[in-house]
Amino acid sequence: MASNGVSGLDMEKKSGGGGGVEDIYGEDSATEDQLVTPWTVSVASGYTLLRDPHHNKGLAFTENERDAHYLRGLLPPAVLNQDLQEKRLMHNLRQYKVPLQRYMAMMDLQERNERLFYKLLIDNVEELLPVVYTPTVGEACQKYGSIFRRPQGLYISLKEKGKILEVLKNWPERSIQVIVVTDGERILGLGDLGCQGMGIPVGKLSLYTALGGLRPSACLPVTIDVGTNNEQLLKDEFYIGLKQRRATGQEYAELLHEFMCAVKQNYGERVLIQFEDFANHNAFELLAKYSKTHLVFNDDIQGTASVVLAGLIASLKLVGGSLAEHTFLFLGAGEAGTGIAELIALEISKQTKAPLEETRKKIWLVDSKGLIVHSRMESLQHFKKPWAHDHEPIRALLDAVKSIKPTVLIGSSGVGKTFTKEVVEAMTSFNKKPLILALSNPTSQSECTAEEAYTWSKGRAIFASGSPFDPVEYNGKLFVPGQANNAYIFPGFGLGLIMSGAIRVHDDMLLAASEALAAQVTQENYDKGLIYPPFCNIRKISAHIAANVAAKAYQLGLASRLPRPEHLVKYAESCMYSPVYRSYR
Ligand SMILES: NC(=O)C1=CN([C@@H]2O[C@H](COP(=O)(O)OP(=O)(O)OC[C@H]3O[C@@H](n4cnc5c(N)ncnc54)[C@H](OP(=O)(O)O)[C@@H]3O)[C@@H](O)[C@H]2O)C=CC1
Ligand SMILES: CC(=O)C(=O)O
Ligand SMILES: [Mg+2]
Repeated sequence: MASNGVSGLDMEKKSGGGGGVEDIYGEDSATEDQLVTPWTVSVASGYTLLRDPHHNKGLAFTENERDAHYLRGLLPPAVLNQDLQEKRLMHNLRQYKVPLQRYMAMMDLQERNERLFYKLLIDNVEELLPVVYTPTVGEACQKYGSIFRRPQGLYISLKEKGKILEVLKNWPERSIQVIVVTDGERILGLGDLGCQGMGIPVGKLSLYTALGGLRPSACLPVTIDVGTNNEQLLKDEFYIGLKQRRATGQEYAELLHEFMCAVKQNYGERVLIQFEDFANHNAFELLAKYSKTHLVFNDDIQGTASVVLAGLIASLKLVGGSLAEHTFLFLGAGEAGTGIAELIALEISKQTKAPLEETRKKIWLVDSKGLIVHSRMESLQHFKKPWAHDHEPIRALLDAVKSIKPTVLIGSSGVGKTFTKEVVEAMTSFNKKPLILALSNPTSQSECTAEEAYTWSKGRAIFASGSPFDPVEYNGKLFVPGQANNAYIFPGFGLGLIMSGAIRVHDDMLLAASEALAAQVTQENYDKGLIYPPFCNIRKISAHIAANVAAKAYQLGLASRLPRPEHLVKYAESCMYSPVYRSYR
């Protein structure tokens, strides 16, 4: 039995609802349900224990543990503690110069020794986030067919139609609290990567654990494979997905519906389903449809909105004025662009008591056909219609910038190098401190680089980007760009939903998350030009976000876990998974 085990957030067990058969580690108790699944809970020891990533400690097994668990001779004699293992692995990782090699080394570690993987990620978050997340995860998805070794999540394809509930039961963990699901059609700004999009749910869920403290065993990555329209992948002999064009219409909707129903039936109604990197022609509809019946959250629409709003609230300390006094221009009017626009309008509406239709008027969007204006109304997709204001048609971003004169320019187009020198110079010509956010991922798709933003604005821009950039020295001054990425929000947001037992997501929770994140920016951060706090404090930040989200859930009557804990921040912290090894008797 584990002697020092804190197994992270497991409300069912804490509230006495779990029970069942315990394995030797006292951690992953089997529920009655498990006893009828087609596999058994193994009480691993010896060689099997070393092959079990949830319990393996490698050279950190103590002498007593080596005796008690038949490990003698299977390990070299040295005993290393976890800190030394971490030091050794970080040293090894730094030897790899190619980012994808680092990614693969981290994935190997995750499959070999889960606690050590999370200890590395938590302790070295700023260094390792670009490895397990954007930008490297983008390249990993592009090459997933070649680097695939072992399944890291569930693949649900058209072949599984009618059997999705059975497929869910094949996953070895039962107490799932968060699912991140993609259909691979819009992976970052890299387009349709089909089944190879699996790298995204896997990466997002490792952040749920490292940044938000959810137990790894409570997280389930899922890729729905309905085919791909990526010609290159269809021709690729190593492609791991269905080699057919994407199913659409009723066939698509039925598979998604079966999945959503099966999830609820198998895991209950408080499991959080995060939609990730769906194309916008499905994303808005799925969110609208299932937000009435399930606990669903679209990270690209809602998480991105919340993180950008937080940055904007924080930036007011640097650029002055209230949100309502600013003018916003977006390049890109899809999930991210319109999601952010709507949350800004909602926040201004709450602040000023003006109706949403009014507050939307200071927010302008440009799509691939130019500025969204009233004369285009007929042909616009439904999510763009609220942004069709009265203005003459404008085709080019630069002309839109010159005409609208925004104080804030936000890139959410997925197209790199679109914030040109002329665009940044125009922003600088009528703003003392232009706020420029290049949100598109990965780095290759960023609308401009940090260096370009600072150089072209002569050091006046406040800049943040979706993928990280190194600090830039300009005219003898060091500029530190922030990372405007939904990774700040979704881990804490999810924790808040789960710890309160929320049954639905509400827009006010997104605003609550933004306020919590903005409040974490310190004077020291502002002095460096940052509008986000550094990721090295992310667990504390996530606890504050979780507390604000949970408080809102209780206030709105959407929380099912009663009574409400008195100190929500402390409670959130106490729920967080610790990667520190446990001792085995
Ligand atoms: N930093 C972060 O946290 C996040 C970043 N993102 C990034 O944002 C990007 C977009 O994602 P998302 O909104 O979901 O994608 P969508 O496909 O939903 O939207 C893309 C939008 O960009 C427009 N667009 C495409 N090319 C151009 C162009 N050359 N000029 C002007 N507009 C163009 C499209 O126009 P049209 O509608 O006419 O086709 C569309 O409106 C991706 O790179 C993604 O990685 C997304 C979520 C979070
Ligand atoms: C960050 C993210 O969710 C995206 O680029 O899609
Ligand atoms: Mg995404």
